[in-house]
Amino acid sequence: MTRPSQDTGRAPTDAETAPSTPAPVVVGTPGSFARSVLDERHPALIERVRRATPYPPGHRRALDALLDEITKGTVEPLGPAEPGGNLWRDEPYYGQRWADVPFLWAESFFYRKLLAALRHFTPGAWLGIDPFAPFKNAELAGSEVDDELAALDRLPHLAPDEQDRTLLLSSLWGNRADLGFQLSAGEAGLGDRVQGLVVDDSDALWDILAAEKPGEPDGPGKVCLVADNAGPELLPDLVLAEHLLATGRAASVVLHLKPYPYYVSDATTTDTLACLDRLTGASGRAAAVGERLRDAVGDGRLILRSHPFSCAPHSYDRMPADLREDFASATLTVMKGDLNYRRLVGDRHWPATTPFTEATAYFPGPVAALRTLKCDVVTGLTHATLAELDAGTESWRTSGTHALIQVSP
Ligand SMILES: O=P(O)(O)OC[C@H]1O[C@](O)(CO)[C@@H](O)[C@@H]1O
Repeated sequence: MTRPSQDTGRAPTDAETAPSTPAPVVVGTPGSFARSVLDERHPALIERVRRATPYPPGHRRALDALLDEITKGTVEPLGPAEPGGNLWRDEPYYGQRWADVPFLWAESFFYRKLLAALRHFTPGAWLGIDPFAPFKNAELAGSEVDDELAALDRLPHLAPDEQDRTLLLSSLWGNRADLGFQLSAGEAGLGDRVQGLVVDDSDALWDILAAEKPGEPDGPGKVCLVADNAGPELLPDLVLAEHLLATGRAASVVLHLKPYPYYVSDATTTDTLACLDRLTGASGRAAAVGERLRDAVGDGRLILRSHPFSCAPHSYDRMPADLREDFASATLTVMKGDLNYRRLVGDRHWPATTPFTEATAYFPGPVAALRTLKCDVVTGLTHATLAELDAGTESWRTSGTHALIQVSP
């Protein structure tokens, strides 16, 4: 029922009743970041995928058709025989130009169509094959990972609060390990990390996770860690999870993974098991951490969960009841990475000084975002920080050189 305004007795206008949420980011015109993802990143990715695996002619033709559609055509639904295609049947964007649909939806649907082209869900020889596995495997085997794992041996020499900070920052900056993003960076590689964070709520994060809290005799609770990329990001996420368990900050950790390959390097259960192998196959402290993580999976303190909504083209404000319940019952939910950030605050044109707590007010429990900045969306900046960033390098929002830790308690 429309209530009359208290001041005037008239019915409020749409603008007065509308929530103060800004418009969603659409793919838009050439020159925008979103458009560059569709025009440049996705075609380049199709080419990389095609070269990485010897796909048969039918698969290759399907890749050609997808490339044609995203560059010249309109959004076409999945084929009628596509397994699971019913989940996408009622979307409102079919027949529209890719440029005219919401960015978050367009990216998600692109990845779903890529998997359909490669028969990922179709019973047969290619069922379940991860088209991104060659890239993920190469990255996980790399010598940079050796160095990161060896660095764990230095951890015990640090004071406890420095250990906390080191592992938190390692998980945060691990978010640069995103193969889709690296495709755009090209041969120039990733720019140097900027010292300092654009927002650093890490004290609030540790307060929420404090092992012993007055008035809470039940001890530590559950932490939900919503993973982002596999390999060099997931490894420090797992090390952080083990640290939370070992230091009594968490009785259990629920690691939310993707149920199927997504956004090039997003972590699945297969990727998690590969990381555990990489840890236990190392030496020193990394191997010991790997063994403890294996034990934690075995005794139910580290729970691997892959909810279908993790690959949905929607913000978390539309999450289903069972996922909401999981987050609601956690001491803290930690959202890793850029895409989770977009889905957490909503992929919208937020003024950058909108409080993070306001954009995430719907979230059912305490939530933290650990993210390097790789898209236009950001909230929670002070006016001074925003002015300073805008006065500096043009691409601070998208270059992955800046990072933040935000908490809504
Ligand atoms: O792996 P992340 O941190 O979620 O980043 C995903 C990347 O893909 C994008 O969604 C664009 O393709 C950006 O938001 C970001 O660069």
